[in-house]
Amino acid sequence: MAEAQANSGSWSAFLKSIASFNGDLSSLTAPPFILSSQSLTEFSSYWATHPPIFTAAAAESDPAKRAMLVLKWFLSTLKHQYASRSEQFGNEKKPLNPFLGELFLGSWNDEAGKTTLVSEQVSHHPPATAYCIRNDKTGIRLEGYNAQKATFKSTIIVKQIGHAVLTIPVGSGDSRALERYLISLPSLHIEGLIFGAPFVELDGSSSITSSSGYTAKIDYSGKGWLSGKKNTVVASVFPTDNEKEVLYNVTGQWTKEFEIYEGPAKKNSKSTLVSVYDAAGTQQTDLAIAPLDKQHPLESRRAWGKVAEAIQKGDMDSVSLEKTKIEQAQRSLRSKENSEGQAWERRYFNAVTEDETLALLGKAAGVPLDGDKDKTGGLWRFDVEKAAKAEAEQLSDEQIARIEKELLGQ
Ligand SMILES: CC(C)CCC[C@@H](C)[C@H]1CC[C@H]2[C@@H]3CC=C4C[C@@H](O)CC[C@]4(C)[C@H]3CC[C@]12C
Repeated sequence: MAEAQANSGSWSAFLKSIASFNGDLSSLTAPPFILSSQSLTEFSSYWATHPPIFTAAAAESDPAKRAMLVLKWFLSTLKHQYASRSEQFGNEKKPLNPFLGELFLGSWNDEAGKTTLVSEQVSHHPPATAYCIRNDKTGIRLEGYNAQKATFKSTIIVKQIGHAVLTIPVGSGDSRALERYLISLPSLHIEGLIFGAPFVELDGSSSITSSSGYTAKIDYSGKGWLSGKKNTVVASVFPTDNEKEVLYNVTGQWTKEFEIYEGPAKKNSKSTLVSVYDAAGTQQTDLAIAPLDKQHPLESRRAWGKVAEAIQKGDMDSVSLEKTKIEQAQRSLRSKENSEGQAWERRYFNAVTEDETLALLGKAAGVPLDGDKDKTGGLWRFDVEKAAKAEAEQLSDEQIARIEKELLGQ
């Protein structure tokens, strides 16, 4: 807040600019204290900050319980996804707008085994990020992509476009099968804008629909709504064809604690408690990423290194100078591709025309069968062969220098 007050002049100018903005979040010119040195490609890592919770459903033999454990994992990711920046810095920040082909790679190594993250900016206009997270012990895999559509109505309102698919190998021997969960994403808005301390609140609802026949519906609300508490969440798990037969219900706050009960929520008596999740107290596993000099030149922290350094120093001239280098290199690459009739080859993902999971569960989940490709640049799916090729690739110093020059303007 003190910081915000020191910047109150530029903050009110910023407020004025968003009141008339066109929906493109990346076009906002924000005052220095609101700029993050972190790019949106990094946000994909929030899906697995707790690998043991991410993988828990793989060891469960009952499909209804698996659906409940998947819901628990999903809810456990919300605090990091939506509140970690404001908790760390005192306010939400404006992330760097990734360039096409930007990568964020890493792995979590803990009692759940090795869980690897691949995140790639697969579209620039409109901006869309795709990711795949794989656990080696259980074979659990999450893949998805997302874009944002923003509007302004007293505050910034953001609709998330895209979805995620969680795949769990279940059973053994001949009865081994892949169970799929189609996950839709909540919408959000920014609170605290006029006080110069913006933070995210979730609203509306989202769902998780499984191929085993269960659905979890999640409702979000904030201060001044039903419970009156911020970051409120209520959810229920039921057979997809019968919403009234609630098998589990959840209530709580996604930033603090939530409880999972058996059966429907009861007004006057207590249901059987299945588990309590302490979002604030549960230890997360840190993502391991390669040191900068071992990273691919398009990896986020390496590519944005100079911009990030300038942001941290508060040196806005260098920020804009260094940003412009990358943006201009990207622009000339695009026009070169255009004139040669070439398209940028995504390193890990392909735009596909149809998808089995969407065909199977899209209707029940309310996710369009074409994956909203017009708003995300494509229906993006992970390509295992591309990934293996990318992993095996060894760049020479000359190749690295060429990429840095032609793609990043260095
Ligand atoms: C700080 C304010 C004033 C500037 C506007 C910042 C905007 C661009 C920020 C604020 C909160 C951010 C969102 C916070 C969390 C997520 C979840 C993640 O899985 C995908 C990106 C997404 C959906 C972010 C998109 C960008 C976002 C909407």
